[in-house]
Amino acid sequence: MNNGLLFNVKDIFFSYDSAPVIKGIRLQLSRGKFYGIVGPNGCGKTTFLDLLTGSRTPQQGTIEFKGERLDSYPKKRLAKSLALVPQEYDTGFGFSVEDMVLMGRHPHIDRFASPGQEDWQKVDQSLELIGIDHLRKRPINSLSGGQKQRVVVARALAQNSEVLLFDEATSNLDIKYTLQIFNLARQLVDKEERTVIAVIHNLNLAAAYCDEICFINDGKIAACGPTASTLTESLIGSVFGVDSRISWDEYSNSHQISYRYKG
Ligand SMILES: Nc1ncnc2c1ncn2[C@@H]1O[C@H](COP(=O)(O)OP(=O)(O)OP(=O)(O)O)[C@@H](O)[C@H]1O
Repeated sequence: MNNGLLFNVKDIFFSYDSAPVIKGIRLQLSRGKFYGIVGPNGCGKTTFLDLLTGSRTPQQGTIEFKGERLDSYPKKRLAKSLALVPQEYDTGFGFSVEDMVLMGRHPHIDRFASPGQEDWQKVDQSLELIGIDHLRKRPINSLSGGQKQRVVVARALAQNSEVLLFDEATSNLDIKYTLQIFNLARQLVDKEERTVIAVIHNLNLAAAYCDEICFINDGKIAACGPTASTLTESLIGSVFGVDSRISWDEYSNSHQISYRYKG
């Protein structure tokens, strides 16, 4: 089929109303890579992830997933393949943590059937991996913002999909749990050849963890490619409007950026 090609995004345009938000994106994303999607507030990152998951459909252009058009892909098959950690999540009313994580198994459970042993195993594994097993019986609405976000990440892990899409999945987490999630994602890519596509505001995290970085600016791809060659001071300046210096950092074993506000 496609030597590792997962998403083939062909000249897509999308608008919510009359003003276009996605203005002609052409992009190919391959299996077994960690992609960072970066760009200024309101440039279209969440909209782009929604288009990749098929929850929105471009008005022009097409997206293919593994060689088939996304808009004709059977929804259940798609849900087995793609797990999203959204930027905003409805934690529902009266659900416990384990109910919420079990929702990640829904694509794998037949209609009218009950969850089986494998489903509960995946729930247990995900709770343990994220380190929230002790919270499993707690009502989700009684948790802190960061705890809720970790539950939503655990739900995505329980889905056991080949692609994980993170929309600022660590925005409420302290530095330890942020690194935990990024390390976990990196391991899924390295050991299981899964694919991670993550919207990330912190460019230093993107520099430390991503194989490739795609800059979106005003609904278009400003640049996309291997992290080391794509992340440049001039691109950061033109896309974000700040001054920066990039240097090699031995401690994190990655390029890291310092910034200056340009008033
Ligand atoms: N449901 C909606 N209806 C109308 N306009 C929308 C809707 N959702 C987003 N927009 C607009 O589309 C544009 C892109 O929004 P989007 O959420 O994709 O940006 P983003 O890059 O993810 O931003 P951020 O970094 O702030 O999360 C913005 O101008 C936003 O106001």
